Amino acid sequence: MKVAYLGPHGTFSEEAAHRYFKDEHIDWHICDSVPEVLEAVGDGLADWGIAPIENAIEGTINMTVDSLLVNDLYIAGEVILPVSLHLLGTEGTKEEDIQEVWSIPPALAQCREYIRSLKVKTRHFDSTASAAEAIREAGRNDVAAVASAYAGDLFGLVKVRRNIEESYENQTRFVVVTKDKKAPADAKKTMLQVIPSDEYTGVLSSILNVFSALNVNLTWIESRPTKKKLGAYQFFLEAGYGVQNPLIDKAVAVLQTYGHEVNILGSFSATKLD
Ligand SMILES: O=C(O)C(=O)C[C@]1(C(=O)O)C=C[C@@H](O)C=C1
Repeated sequence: MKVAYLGPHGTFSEEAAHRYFKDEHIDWHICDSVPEVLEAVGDGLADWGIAPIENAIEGTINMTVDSLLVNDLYIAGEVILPVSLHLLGTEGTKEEDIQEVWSIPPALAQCREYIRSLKVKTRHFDSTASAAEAIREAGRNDVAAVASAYAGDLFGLVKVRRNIEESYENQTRFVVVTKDKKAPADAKKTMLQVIPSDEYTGVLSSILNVFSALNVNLTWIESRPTKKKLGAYQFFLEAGYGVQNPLIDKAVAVLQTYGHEVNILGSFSATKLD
């Protein structure tokens, strides 16, 4: 079995992948960016992929949502991972000498207040670990990376400042995706994409009312542009039942009678890591 995740070694994605698929014999497919992970599964280079979709501080990771759709993937699992971020530099780096902080944008965003307090520039990388690796290679004392303690150890960096994220209960949710549109038997949630038939006043509330009328709890709601014109949105809704529950079929049928396009993007249960 081949599993794709965001590399290099030392990313949070690697930790999530190794802990989620721990009991299986895996051929790991390490990718350079989050969209590449989803593309690898879409193109059949890997059977499964794992990608971050939401963070407790920063919210939705849009590149994952968009790549899920482009590659026509199915969400068959979910992993919730605690995330602690540190400012990492080469030996002897002092906080007051730092001019630039490097990392993947969602990680920089989780530490926005701290980075603003440093009054430094930021530079975007494709992962926390690739930023940490670049700091080691640069061998400079005026730049630092935002990454995990594990990445710091791996690349021989020291913690210039610990736990710089904006919450002590920081977590990131990853989706486990595959091409095969089959829900696991124990699925407890279903992710739906709803593309409204038209833009009219109250369209979102009419969609949400379908779920409340059926007493189906929604655990996540996200709107994304349809990318067709400014102001035209599609909605991602996570319902609190697996797709095998007849209430999901009912909700989909009612939404379709209103003329909305509804796609089931996956059905899964959560794995919470500590
Ligand atoms: O760069 C990494 O280490 C990743 O696995 C990506 C990622 C993300 O994009 O959200 C995953 C978890 C953390 O929120 C920070 C970074």
